[in-house]
Amino acid sequence: MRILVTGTQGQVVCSLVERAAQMPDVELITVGRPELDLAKPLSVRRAIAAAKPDLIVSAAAYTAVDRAEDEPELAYVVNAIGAASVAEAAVRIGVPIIHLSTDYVFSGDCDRPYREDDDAVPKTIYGYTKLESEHAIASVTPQHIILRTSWVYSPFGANFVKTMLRLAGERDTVSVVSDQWGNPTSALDIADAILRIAPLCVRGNYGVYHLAGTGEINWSGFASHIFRTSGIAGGPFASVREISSADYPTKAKRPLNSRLSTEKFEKTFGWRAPAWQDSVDMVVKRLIPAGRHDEFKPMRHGTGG
Ligand SMILES: NC(=O)C1=CN([C@@H]2O[C@H](COP(=O)(O)OP(=O)(O)OC[C@H]3O[C@@H](n4cnc5c(N)ncnc54)[C@H](OP(=O)(O)O)[C@@H]3O)[C@@H](O)[C@H]2O)C=CC1
Ligand SMILES: Cc1cn([C@H]2C[C@H](O)[C@@H](COP(=O)(O)OP(=O)(O)O[C@H]3O[C@@H](C)C(=O)[C@@H](O)[C@H]3O)O2)c(=O)[nH]c1=O
Ligand SMILES: [Mg+2]
Repeated sequence: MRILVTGTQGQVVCSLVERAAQMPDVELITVGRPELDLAKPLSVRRAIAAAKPDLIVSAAAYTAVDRAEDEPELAYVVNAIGAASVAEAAVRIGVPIIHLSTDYVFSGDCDRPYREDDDAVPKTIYGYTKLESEHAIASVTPQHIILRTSWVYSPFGANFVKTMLRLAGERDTVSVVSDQWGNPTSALDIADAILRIAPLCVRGNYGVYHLAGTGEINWSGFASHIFRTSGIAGGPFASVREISSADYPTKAKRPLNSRLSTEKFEKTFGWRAPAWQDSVDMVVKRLIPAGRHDEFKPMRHGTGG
């Protein structure tokens, strides 16, 4: 099976490359800028037509949550119009699409984990543009699987785990919000799930699914776990000071409840992600090979332009 993934450096893309390398029957092609630029519909159509995949994984997106509040047009063009271009290109060659979306499509006002059919009312520009990406895909092709995931981290790209390990190398105490709850999800687990459902998706099962790490936590509990594992493995350690969202002002107001119910995915595909702690441990240990902490250098967070 030939799978085209949009983007080349993203967390999910790199995780798919790593996992697909273990699967002889999967040929994975990654295409990013400049050949495939979500802001340039013609480039998307050409790149996808040239690659002739059996399935498209739409993983590239504008993911800089705060910056999106300052450049909503660009976020919209890349996420919403870009997704429509990918879906149109998929229709032209007659193949299905697996599209990544986010917990931030929800307001966070609900007091239980969100289900797929709950009302999506985003509070941020990023969340709004991702919701629009879902609508764009669904209106262009019935052959779609939309995977909403959350709080993604991995050994690749920029993410919360890397940020925390860097901060632990710089200070004794890190202040982290404790009133936003969600499901940390390893991009490597997302890759495993996508590669598992790829053959099934070609045969149907279309629709929206939630896919996230098993178990819930808030950002400060997530940080504490990262520091504990790192400290035990000989990496940087810091104490966590729990603060509220009000004490950590950001341009984009994150949902207080980001938890996703993954029941539908588990029932349909017979797969559930590992406990979030186990997956975090795996990534933290990969990031701290003895004596090498250079992976934690400050990085541009998110993408988008
Ligand atoms: N990160 C997270 O916490 C979460 C992510 N998601 C969703 O999952 C998907 C994957 O996220 P993740 O892997 O973390 O993303 P990353 O931020 O790690 O990577 C984003 C990718 O998108 C590419 N990209 C950005 N703009 C364009 C453009 N105009 N044209 C082509 N490619 C572009 C980037 O390319 P380049 O390398 O060239 O910059 C990069 O490869 C996204 O759809 C995201 O919305 C959902 C929930 C949580
Ligand atoms: C760095 C830092 C962050 N925080 C807070 C800010 C925020 O509420 C939370 C997480 O910070 P981040 O900037 O990593 O989070 P954020 O960029 O909002 O992460 C989101 O990215 C997009 C792409 C998604 O789709 C979401 O699922 C989610 O993963 O932690 C602290 O409290 N202290 C800190 O030192
Ligand atoms: Mg961020």
